[in-house]
Amino acid sequence: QDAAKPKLANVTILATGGTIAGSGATSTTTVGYTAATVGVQQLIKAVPELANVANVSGEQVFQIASESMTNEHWLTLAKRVNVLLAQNSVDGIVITHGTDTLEETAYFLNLVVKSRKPVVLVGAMRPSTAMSADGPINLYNAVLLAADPSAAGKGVLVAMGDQIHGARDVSKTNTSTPDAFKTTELGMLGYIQGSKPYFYRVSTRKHTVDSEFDISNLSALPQVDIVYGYANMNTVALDAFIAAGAKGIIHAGTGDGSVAARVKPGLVAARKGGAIIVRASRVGQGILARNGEANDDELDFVVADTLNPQKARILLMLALTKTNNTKELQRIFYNY
Ligand SMILES: NC(=O)C[C@H](N)C(=O)O
Repeated sequence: QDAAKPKLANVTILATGGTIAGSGATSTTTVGYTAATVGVQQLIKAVPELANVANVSGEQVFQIASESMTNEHWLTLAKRVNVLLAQNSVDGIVITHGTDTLEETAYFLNLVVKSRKPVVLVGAMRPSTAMSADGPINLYNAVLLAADPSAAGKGVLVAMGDQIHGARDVSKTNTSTPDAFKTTELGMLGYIQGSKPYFYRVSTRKHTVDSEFDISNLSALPQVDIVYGYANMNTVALDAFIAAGAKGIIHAGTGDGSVAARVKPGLVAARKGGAIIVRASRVGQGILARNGEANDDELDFVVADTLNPQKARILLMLALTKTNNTKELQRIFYNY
């Protein structure tokens, strides 16, 4: 070893499956491939350049397509991340993940990781066998980001397509193109160029070491479900979720979280029955105004602020482990 060279950071790659670990029949197979077939050691072996930016070790945590991710997977993964980051020998973590629910896992970890050390999620839109597969360069970028001190204390990060995104605000915005990950209006945090991360902004919202949520003693999360708003909306899904024991409902309403006249009585009844109702929007951008499209004070509803429905579900599940008080829950939605 060259004594003049700075010591490389120790980065652990936790592999969970997804298209980054997928394989197809031919080099032009970019749909209809099988996700989660390639193991973590193979992923590492495919990118020998990783050795230039970090001392990398790998662990296979799961091997699934991310549409099959569950609350239990999240609890297992988060506990493993916290155990590893508490060790002096681990400087950062990269999680390889399917892209479908990558933004959800990233936001969950953003709320429950108890460390300032970098945690970076990464996926791929093309399977490992495809021409111009995006997995190897994305993995390389994620590892160099997790190894870089500038990535510390910024919350959980997502490295996709030479860009750095924050867990709270990033979304998958395209079904299949390699540039699917965007932080549309609030903006990505930075770029990775020439093997270096460049940060330009950070989120103002609480995360990681400033978060009040602790999953270390949890083996399950409260049931929270999402009902989707649309013209001619059917009330059956809401009733079924409540009957199945939902403790919270995210109403992914139209526009500014508006509630159809035919749906409102069901939401009011669900709230009276003890379930927490969070108004969110299916639109994807913008603030959901309290007492705007519904009288939230009177109905005792909570609003999701700018969180999309799938992220509002995560925050409500964690918030419900602490309180059922709607004022407290609203404070939480305005702080995370
Ligand atoms: N691009 C992908 O990773 C999609 C895949 N269905 C997954 O989320 O696991």
